[in-house]
Amino acid sequence: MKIFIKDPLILDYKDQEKQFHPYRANIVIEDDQIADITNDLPADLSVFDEIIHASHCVALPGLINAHNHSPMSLLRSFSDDLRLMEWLNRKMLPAEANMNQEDIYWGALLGIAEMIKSGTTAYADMYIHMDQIAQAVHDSGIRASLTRGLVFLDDDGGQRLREGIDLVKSWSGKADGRITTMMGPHAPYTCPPDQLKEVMEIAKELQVPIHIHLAETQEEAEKINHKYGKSPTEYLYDLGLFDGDYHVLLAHAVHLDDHDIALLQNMKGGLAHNPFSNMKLGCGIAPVYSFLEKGILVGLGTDGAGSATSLDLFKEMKMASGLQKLDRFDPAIIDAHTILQMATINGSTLLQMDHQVGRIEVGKKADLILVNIHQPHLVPHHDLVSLLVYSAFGQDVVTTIVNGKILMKNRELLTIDEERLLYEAHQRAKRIVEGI
Ligand SMILES: CSC[C@H]1O[C@@H](n2cnc3c(O)ncnc32)[C@H](O)[C@@H]1O
Ligand SMILES: [Zn+2]
Repeated sequence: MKIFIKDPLILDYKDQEKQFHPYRANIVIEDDQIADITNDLPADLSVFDEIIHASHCVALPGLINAHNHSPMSLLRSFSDDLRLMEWLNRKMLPAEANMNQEDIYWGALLGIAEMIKSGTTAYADMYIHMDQIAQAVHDSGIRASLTRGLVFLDDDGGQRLREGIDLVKSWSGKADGRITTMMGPHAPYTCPPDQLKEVMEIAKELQVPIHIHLAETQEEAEKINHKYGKSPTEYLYDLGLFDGDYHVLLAHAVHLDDHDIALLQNMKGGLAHNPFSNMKLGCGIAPVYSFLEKGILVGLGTDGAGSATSLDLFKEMKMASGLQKLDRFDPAIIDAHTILQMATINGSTLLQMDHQVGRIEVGKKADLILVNIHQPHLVPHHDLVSLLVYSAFGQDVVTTIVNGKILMKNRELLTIDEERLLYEAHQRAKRIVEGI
């Protein structure tokens, strides 16, 4: 497949300046890669399978959602305005117990469809029935890092662990290399030390990263402190998770003091900040500015739509920015470039995909999006990065390309039958929550 994207404004990230710079050029995609970025028009445009006229668009690297539970899209609007533990134990877990394998497939596809339609080209997923999610990733064309969530509070922990290992062994590198995997101990409060240590050893052996929730609520911090006499971060640190042997993806990281933050300084990997989920569950404000100040990598996630309500990373960029400014009473504490970097480049490093995606450069995989900026709410164009971070939403994305394949064109999904998907989602979601 050869694609010619004509005349977009391309956002290029300059590492020394830590800034994005726009320039106008054509993008040539061949197979799965960006083959050329040029101001020349090819002599013969008929060699292209697709020509996209994009002079009214910004081309930017596809956004990367660093933390999600995709089938929870079926639980959107089912249970709101509760504290995390009540929401999880009384509502989410019973609903998940009612989900069969087909529900998981359609729930994941629902989440993936929303992500593609709002400009996300790669994401991290932690859930159950992972074969079904992997199949949805395979079928839809999105890129993903998949994790079987591991909870060790009952006799089924061993079975879950085997499923986690099977996922890594059977799906890593599949779907033309779009699928990678991690091991996923769910959280400090669901994983006692011996089991967590075992998961870490397996991750080392299988050479995959670890994806885990950390310090999401004050309640979690108190629980871990009561049980082990330490903070959730110290708990993981003492087990050796941050000693540099493991690439770790920490979701949330809200309740960390300066001592906890210092413990993360030598870690490999970093954090997925999920601002709207944290706001909606009343968890608190993650000290994102302090992490960045200490050189700790921060990407952006949504969390599942059961808490985040939507999977639109443009929304999350606004929330991430607003939370830090509010927390410090300082509008200059974090700028739009840093926020966009979190949603693109940082996400690619967190998911260990930075050798492939995260920037629009010749030789990278063609994972990019086109945002239509010729609309009343996106005019004028004094500063394109400000415009994208503060004024644009997912609905402004017109084209989404992953691995050189067009997944959405003029807002129409090309790999997913949207009407069938909406029908399946309605029917299944209704049945799943009946009686809860
Ligand atoms: C065992 S698979 C993953 C597990 O995580 C649950 N979950 C969803 N959102 C959150 C959150 O914000 N904190 C902790 N756990 C969460 C989900 O319901 C699955 O059971
Ligand atoms: Zn989560």
